[in-house]
Amino acid sequence: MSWLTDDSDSDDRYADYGDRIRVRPNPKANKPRTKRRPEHSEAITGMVTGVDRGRYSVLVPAGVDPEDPSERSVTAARARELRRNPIVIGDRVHIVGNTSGEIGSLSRIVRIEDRSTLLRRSADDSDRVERVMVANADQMLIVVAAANPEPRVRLVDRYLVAAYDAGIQPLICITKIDLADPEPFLEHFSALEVPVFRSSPETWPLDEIRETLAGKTTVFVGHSGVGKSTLINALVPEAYRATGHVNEVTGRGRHTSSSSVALRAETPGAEAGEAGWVVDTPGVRSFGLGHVTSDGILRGFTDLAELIDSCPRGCTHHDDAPNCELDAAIESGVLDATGASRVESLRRLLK
Ligand SMILES: Nc1nc2c(ncn2[C@@H]2O[C@H](COP(=O)(O)OP(=O)(O)OP(=O)(O)O)[C@@H](O)[C@H]2O)c(=O)[nH]1
Ligand SMILES: [Zn+2]
Repeated sequence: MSWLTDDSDSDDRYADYGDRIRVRPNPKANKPRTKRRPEHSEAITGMVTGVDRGRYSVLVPAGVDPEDPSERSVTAARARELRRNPIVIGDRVHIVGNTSGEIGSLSRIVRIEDRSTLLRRSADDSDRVERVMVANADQMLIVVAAANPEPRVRLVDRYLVAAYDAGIQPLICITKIDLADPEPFLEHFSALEVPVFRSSPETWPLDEIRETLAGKTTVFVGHSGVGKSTLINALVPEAYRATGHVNEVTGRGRHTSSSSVALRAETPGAEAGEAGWVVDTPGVRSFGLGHVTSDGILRGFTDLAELIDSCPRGCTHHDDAPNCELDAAIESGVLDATGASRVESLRRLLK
């Protein structure tokens, strides 16, 4: 049963997938492969909803497999040819082998479909090695608290840049508005026209958020303690994401693992469909942008785009850049105090 393991590339059954994925030069390559042509119809498509130590949970939606039209979650390993290709939450993959989803069964991922978007980060800004986080997300919900922990413009700037760079629509949910007035903080982002939800235990904007989630995949990001798990549990009652204080030393208090998952959120009555996917990314402590080019960073500042366009050719837009249009706009008052702080944010990220 060699196909049950990660390391099985001994048989040729799925050799046709070789043109889609990179394979090592095969010493047997000159042999005609026609004898056991794989049945492409054999592979079925699903979405990766969980990743845990080399095992992937793949959701096969109802009706995809003509042999067994039931919806099921299949555990899969990746084919050896794919071992250099990261597979992440949200990936659409082709699986073969035992796709029954029965307990103890293991299927094999033989192909990753092209991604519409790919959210990446690096360990820190000096690290150019990117780590892929989530594939095919349509939206990023940035969860930030009005207080406790104190909101930080800088972190939200980073999320915004990562979202725009990946081609993902950002949204902001500001929680704990029962503790502090969120408006001064939100002012900083007002020119971006990012949709904003305001949340407190008495005024949960769950219906509005559900309307936005419908028919889409939305990745939730936020600093620890902002109430992201509380929000996800309200949107996906069976999620059981661990909430509240977690002992930093023992990690006790968590009921769930700290790995990312995709969760189905029901969105009854929503125009865009009856469900959406919520991707939770716990334990992401840093959000390095070392892999994002300065053009990518500029894309996160659509509110300054017009000014930047009139900068001298080759302008770095740094503090000391000669004749940078951003300085002129601050001096002349074209940019108000909020605009000036946006410039400061941009320059911090461009460093
Ligand atoms: N006052 C107030 N407290 C809230 C609100 N939302 C969440 N909390 C509390 O804030 C604390 C942290 O919430 P969590 O949902 O665990 O936060 P988290 O963002 O998931 O944090 P991690 O699990 O560390 O990633 C909990 O004690 C919540 O009850 C809110 O709107 N107002
Ligand atoms: Zn400039």
